[in-house]
Amino acid sequence: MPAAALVWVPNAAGPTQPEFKYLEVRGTFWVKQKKLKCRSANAMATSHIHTDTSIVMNPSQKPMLSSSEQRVYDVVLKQAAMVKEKKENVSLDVKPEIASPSTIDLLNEAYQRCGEVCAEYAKTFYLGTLLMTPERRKAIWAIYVWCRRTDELVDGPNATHITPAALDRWERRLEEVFDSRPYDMLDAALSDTVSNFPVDIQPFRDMIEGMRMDLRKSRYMNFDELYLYCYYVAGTVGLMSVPVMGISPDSNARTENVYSAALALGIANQLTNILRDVGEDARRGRIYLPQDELAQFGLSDEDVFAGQVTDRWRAFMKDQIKRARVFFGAAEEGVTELDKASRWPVWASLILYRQILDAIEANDYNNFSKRAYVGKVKKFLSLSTAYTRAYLHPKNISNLARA
Ligand SMILES: CC(C)=CCC/C(C)=C/CC/C(C)=C/CC/C(C)=C/[C@@H]1[C@@H](COP(=O)(O)OP(=O)(O)O)[C@]1(C)CC/C=C(\C)CC/C=C(\C)CCC=C(C)C
Ligand SMILES: [Mn+2]
Repeated sequence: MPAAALVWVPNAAGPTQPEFKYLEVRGTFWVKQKKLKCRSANAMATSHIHTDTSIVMNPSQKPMLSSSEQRVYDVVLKQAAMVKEKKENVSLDVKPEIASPSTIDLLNEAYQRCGEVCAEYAKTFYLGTLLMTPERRKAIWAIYVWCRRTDELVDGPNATHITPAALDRWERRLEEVFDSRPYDMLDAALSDTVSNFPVDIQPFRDMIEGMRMDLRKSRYMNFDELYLYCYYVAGTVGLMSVPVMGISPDSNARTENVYSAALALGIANQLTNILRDVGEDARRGRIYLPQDELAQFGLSDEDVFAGQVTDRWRAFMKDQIKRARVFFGAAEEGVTELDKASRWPVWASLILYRQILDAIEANDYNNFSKRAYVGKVKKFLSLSTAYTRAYLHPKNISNLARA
């Protein structure tokens, strides 16, 4: 039976009653609608991964996943299958030694450059990668650089010249990377990475699709549409990274559940990004907030452009933040299943990003003109919390254990 996904149903009662109803879904089974209080939201997000309680058969046997979730979950299953297959065939996987010393030197230089880019853009994360094995660290740098370059196409200095045709060319270049015909040095590092680790091309393609979406769309009608966008630009990062970071040999978790958690971390991060940047995005004419949910709180695009923090806005924001926290909660389940050496950077990014939500609250939900950020002291404390969680906590019975 496929693992579950979480469908978010905002409370139609609107701002006066800010709780949410969740519709929890498992493949072709669906679960009764429940109304939850805030404190139980995390429990619900995680229970969807491993409990079977209150599942009822969908009489028509039609999958009840939202269209976006079903689409994304298929990618999760494909990536998980690829990892399992690699694990089973590991002893047969002998690579011919064809690289000449000069090729090896060039490749080392390429990885070195990827490390430098990573250190420049994401210092904390770069430090975390230093704890990984050299092979994994280099591979993560190469993936990081490809993601950064892809994002730069639509957000960088040349963004105004980027057309769908340019993104098509970038996708053809990606195919060449996977066919061992890299275009430049940085691509060569990624080519080497994808030949060493069981990384599927689909999440890479999907990230490019997210950039296409950004070119053609500046509104999201509902959470289903936004979920798909978040998967494209951020959930994909989780799916690309876990095959490299590795799942702990002690883990009893189902591979696809670890991938679902990785996906959840990407979604949580992107939702947080969106909530932090509402004002900045609005100044570019973009609103990455579900239109139907805005309407349920009596808000419109004009309110977002006006940028006034009203009670309606606070109520709306509280629910958006609650949802992002649900996804962080679901992601936490997976971090302990990762290879020990990979846990610290992941915990660190989870804790640091989640604190941006606290900072939005501390700014009294003014995300129009005040940037929510995590101060240096808090950042430092988070790094040590992450370290404790990653290495000093005894690993208890896995929450994602095989059914
Ligand atoms: C089991 C489990 C929980 C495993 C962990 C899986 C994992 C490593 C998940 C990573 C999640 C993550 C860091 C997602 C990135 C989210 C993100 C912020 C994406 C941004 C997209 C574009 O948005 P926008 O343009 O609105 O944002 P900016 O204003 O530009 O900031 C991105 C910027 C896309 C590009 C993404 C990257 C450059 C990050 C790539 C990162 C890696 C490959 C390494 C990830 C690993 C860790 C530990 C952070
Ligand atoms: Mn960006």
